[in-house]
Amino acid sequence: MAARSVFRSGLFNGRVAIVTGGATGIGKAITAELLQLGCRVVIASRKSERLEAAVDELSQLIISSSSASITAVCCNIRHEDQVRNMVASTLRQYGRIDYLVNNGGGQFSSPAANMSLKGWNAVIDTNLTGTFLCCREVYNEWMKDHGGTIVNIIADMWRGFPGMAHTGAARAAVENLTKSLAIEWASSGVRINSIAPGSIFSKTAMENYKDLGPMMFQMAVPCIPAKRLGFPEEISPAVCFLLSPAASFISGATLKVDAGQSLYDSVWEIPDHSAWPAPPEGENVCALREVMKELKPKL
Ligand SMILES: CCCCC/C=C/C(=O)SCCNC(=O)CCNC(=O)[C@H](O)C(C)(C)COP(=O)(O)OP(=O)(O)OC[C@H]1O[C@@H](n2cnc3c(N)ncnc32)[C@H](O)[C@@H]1OP(=O)(O)O
Ligand SMILES: NC(=O)C1=CN([C@@H]2O[C@H](COP(=O)(O)OP(=O)(O)OC[C@H]3O[C@@H](n4cnc5c(N)ncnc54)[C@H](OP(=O)(O)O)[C@@H]3O)[C@@H](O)[C@H]2O)C=CC1
Repeated sequence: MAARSVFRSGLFNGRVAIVTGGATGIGKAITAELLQLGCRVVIASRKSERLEAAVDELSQLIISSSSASITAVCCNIRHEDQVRNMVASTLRQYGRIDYLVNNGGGQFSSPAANMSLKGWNAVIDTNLTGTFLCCREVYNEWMKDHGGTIVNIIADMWRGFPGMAHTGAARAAVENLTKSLAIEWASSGVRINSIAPGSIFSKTAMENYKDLGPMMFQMAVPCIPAKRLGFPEEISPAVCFLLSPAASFISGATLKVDAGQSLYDSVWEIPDHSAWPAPPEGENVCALREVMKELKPKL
């Protein structure tokens, strides 16, 4: 992990964060930056070998004078009992939870028509229900009485998410959940916001899509105004900003970190077709037919 935080060192001294999916990709960059800022970080995800490797690697970042520390807990956010255990064990270990970053999640690529119910449910349970369970548990067990800050990682689903309709639906729902909780939990001093990344490259993100992965990331580049992919270290500063006192008046918001990708092009191609319902007959349709007759020979 090469990048250094631009924030003041010690900004998060004495604070405790849970980062789901904190061992890989975007989550690993978030964890690294929080550690550099003095935070005590609990990373949580399903695969213990990934967690152990991240703890080994990221603990090297902690300088001896720092209050930072990193520990791991196995947790599948789809399972309520495991989410309960993640929160309870963090409170046992550190006695507080200041920050929750709901980053753990993902999906597979498939046209909606080919998705099985099991596949649909796996993605909804992970990204929507998992995020809800983590928010609710952290709130009920700590933030309700002590305040805190939550950041939810969502996705660029502003124009739908063709090819990943399940995750588009789940992330749009999380964006709305963010707004509801911002209001319901304001009186506890809880701020909650979302971050919507564009196409962010990491080895683990690419490998999730197996053989399709390299092509998917390559195909995204022309659709990004920056004409390059983003990197996890370009998401983590936005997360740290939203967690920090610099964002003390921001809640219920979504920050797009996508170099303008959501305003621009889509990789999804619609094949030429004549399946669309015909327009109502009338003078404008007739006029267009005449124009097209004149244009065609020139083409
Ligand atoms: C430029 C491209 C970038 C685009 C934007 C990128 C966004 C990103 O989010 S990149 C990050 C990618 N990382 C991940 O997605 C990591 C987490 N993902 C997963 O763990 C899986 O994708 C999951 C969410 C589907 C969960 O998998 P798993 O825990 O193994 O789930 P289950 O065994 O309970 O059920 C799986 C069920 O789902 C269907 N399915 C899974 N993979 C596929 C596939 N490749 N194609 C079709 N269907 C799939 C399937 O129904 C599975 O059930 P079984 O058939 O019984 O196995
Ligand atoms: N990369 C990109 O272009 C984009 C990514 N995102 C989102 O950002 C987040 C991080 O993705 P990224 O770093 O790119 O990819 P990664 O595949 O590296 O990260 C996904 C992380 O989520 C964890 N995770 C997945 N399912 C669960 C679960 N059920 N319970 C607990 N942890 C889980 C994984 O750990 P484990 O397998 O050990 O459980 C892994 O650490 C994800 O939500 C992703 O969908 C959004 C938009 C774009």
